[in-house]
Amino acid sequence: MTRTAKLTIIPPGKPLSGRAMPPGSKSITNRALLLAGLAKGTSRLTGALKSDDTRYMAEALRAMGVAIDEPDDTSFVVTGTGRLLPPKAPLFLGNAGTATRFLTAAAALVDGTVIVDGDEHMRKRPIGPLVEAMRTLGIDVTAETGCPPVTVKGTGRFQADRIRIDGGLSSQYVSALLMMAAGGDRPVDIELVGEDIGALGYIDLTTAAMKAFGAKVEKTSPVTWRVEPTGYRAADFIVEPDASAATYLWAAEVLTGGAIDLGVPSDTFSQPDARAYDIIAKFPHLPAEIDGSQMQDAVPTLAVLAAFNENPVRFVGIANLRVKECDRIRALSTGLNRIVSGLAREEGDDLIVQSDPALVGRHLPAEIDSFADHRIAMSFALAGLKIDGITILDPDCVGKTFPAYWRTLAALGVTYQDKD
Ligand SMILES: O=C(O)C1=C[C@@H](OP(=O)(O)O)[C@@H](O)[C@H](O)C1
Ligand SMILES: C=C(OP(=O)(O)O)C(=O)O
Repeated sequence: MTRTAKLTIIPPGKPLSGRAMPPGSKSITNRALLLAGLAKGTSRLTGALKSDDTRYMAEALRAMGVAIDEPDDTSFVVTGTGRLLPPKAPLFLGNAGTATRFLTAAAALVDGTVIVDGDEHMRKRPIGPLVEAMRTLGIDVTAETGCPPVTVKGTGRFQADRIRIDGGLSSQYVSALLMMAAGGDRPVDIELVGEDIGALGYIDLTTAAMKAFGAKVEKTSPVTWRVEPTGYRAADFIVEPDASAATYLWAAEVLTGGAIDLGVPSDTFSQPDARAYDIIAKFPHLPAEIDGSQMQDAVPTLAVLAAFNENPVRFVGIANLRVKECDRIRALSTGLNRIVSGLAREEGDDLIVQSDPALVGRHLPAEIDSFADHRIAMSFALAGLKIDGITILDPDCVGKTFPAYWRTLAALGVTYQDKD
């Protein structure tokens, strides 16, 4: 299928109102797929996300002997044997951070060699701390560049019972180790060290999913979890809608003064990004400083919204946005400055958005580089709701987590001009 090169958003000129459902949660779908794949028996996942990231996870599990049926657009039926088999070829996981980190650790449970690889972006995303932590359990794992590809020679056995891990660059390392540990041969304590971890809420998502698939995991200190070697039990599992995807719809609602019914109340999400709702609801009086550390994937949404705010906003606690799908701090400052020079600046790892409510209704032609990052494309589309001339390059990159994004906005009344 040919990719659309550019999409220009026509400002709707009216409040966006109606029903618009976010898709299933990427984070929860990829946890549930892995845990179901590690379990013995058949699990049914409903409300799940079907997108690039979850397809990579499902394909990798199939390559390791897991049977996965897809009876409809939001379900996976996963049948595992309780053991993953060595795949015949390297696992290619695109730029899916969750799939890459989770499967690197899970590969230690395979009896044989697994090579975990991704695209050119993933090959720049650090995985060294996870590799080092796995080595302390005696696992044979190498990543020459500190990024994928990673080679894991697993046995399913560990030689120690304690891992110390610095989750400062990515909480996914911690989640990956926790999920791996229940499949091992002894209880393991996993302890966080170093800087405060971003988005502790993702660890809670992990332990909740593990428990749903029969694992025993207990928090024994504010920074330590003990995981028992229970393995996993097949389960029927409902995936909640994606909170990060919801942020675009919440922002579209406040920016246009509309009423968008997501079909799910903001306070029922268990994902960290749902915290962004209370901040978005304050628009056009967003706080002068927003700490993005516990809702990182919502920062692009909030930063574009901040451009239309009454006062400037400084985003702090966002250093690890530099090692996401792209350097998101740079991508945001570049895109905002392309709309109006001086609209944003970087100070170290903080992002300051200058904000200018008078942007509304102006004709400011700007081509926004998505940097192959779904969240950059989706958040700058919000600017196009209020400014005439916003063109998103590589709009298909939204397929990573929200393939129906452009259709969802269209159903609310947004129109586009395709340009190739
Ligand atoms: O555990 C998860 O599902 C995720 C954790 C976060 O990444 P980091 O832990 O790398 O910050 C988040 O940005 C990502 O989209 C999903
Ligand atoms: C950072 C993200 O994804 P991942 O790390 O799973 O690739 C994201 O979806 O914003």
